[in-house]
Amino acid sequence: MDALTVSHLEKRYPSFHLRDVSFRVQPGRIMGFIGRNGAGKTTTLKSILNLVHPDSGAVQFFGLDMPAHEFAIKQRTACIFGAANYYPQSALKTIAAVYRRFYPTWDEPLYQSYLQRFGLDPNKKIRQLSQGMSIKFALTLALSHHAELLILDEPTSGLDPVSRDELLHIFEDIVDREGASIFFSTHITSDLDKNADNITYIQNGHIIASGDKDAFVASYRKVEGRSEDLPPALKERIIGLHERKGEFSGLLRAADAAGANGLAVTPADLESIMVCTERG
Ligand SMILES: Nc1ncnc2c1ncn2[C@@H]1O[C@H](COP(=O)(O)OP(=O)(O)OP(=O)(O)O)[C@@H](O)[C@H]1O
Repeated sequence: MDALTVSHLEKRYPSFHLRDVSFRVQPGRIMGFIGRNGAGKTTTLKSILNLVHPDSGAVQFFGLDMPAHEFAIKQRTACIFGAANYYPQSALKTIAAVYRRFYPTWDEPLYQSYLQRFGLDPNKKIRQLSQGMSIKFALTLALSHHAELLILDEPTSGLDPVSRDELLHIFEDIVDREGASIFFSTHITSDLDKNADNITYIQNGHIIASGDKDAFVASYRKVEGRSEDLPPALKERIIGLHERKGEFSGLLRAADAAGANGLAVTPADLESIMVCTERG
């Protein structure tokens, strides 16, 4: 059974329309959610969680309909939208004492181990935390109740490279050890190159790809060379063509790469796919 199934979700704001959003997050998988600023990632995540009310569409967590089973779903799910900057005057231990009461599956030794791992002092107040530390505290809370699905909006932004790497290892550990699923948005595509199994790509409120990451990346090639060597028929097929000083670069669908004889054709990565796709 899918951890999350989203079908034909619609949400309309005066100047933005989330259109026919459908995708699924399979159990035990890490799904990355990518798209430009304003593409609709946060709106999608909030609509799924009923934090904003979608206009239409269906959302199921663990086979249970949302919002009919909202309470049961949220006990089995952990969400993070940015840093834990609520109640700035409260100590971390006070926030945790309130938070843990909502989750029968709260695991105090696990919570203590994450506090230690992230170097967080439970006696500190929220306002005394740096941006990165307050994200780590939000993660500590989210990771301590054995959630079956983690929904995280840009969890790695604001973390230093070492902490980011550590968090990605924690993600892998949770998925491998507990069979949980993780659905997280990010602009740091190299994080997804490292450990996402699946990818969902949203552009201007519409999902343009959702599925296996390796297959998605393998369906493109980077191509570059001298502009004079680029045959017109191939030029028409290049996605996100960039030309400067007689040289060009861009992206080709793998099926078109056979026609690129004499040009430098290399494997694509998520960043090059995103940049070239958005360039058009
Ligand atoms: N409450 C709201 N009322 C009106 N418009 C909104 C509201 N929330 C978001 N929007 C609009 O919806 C669009 C998508 O915003 P959203 O925050 O979902 O994008 P995003 O992909 O998460 O962007 P970013 O990567 O910058 O975080 C934007 O144009 C934004 O202005």
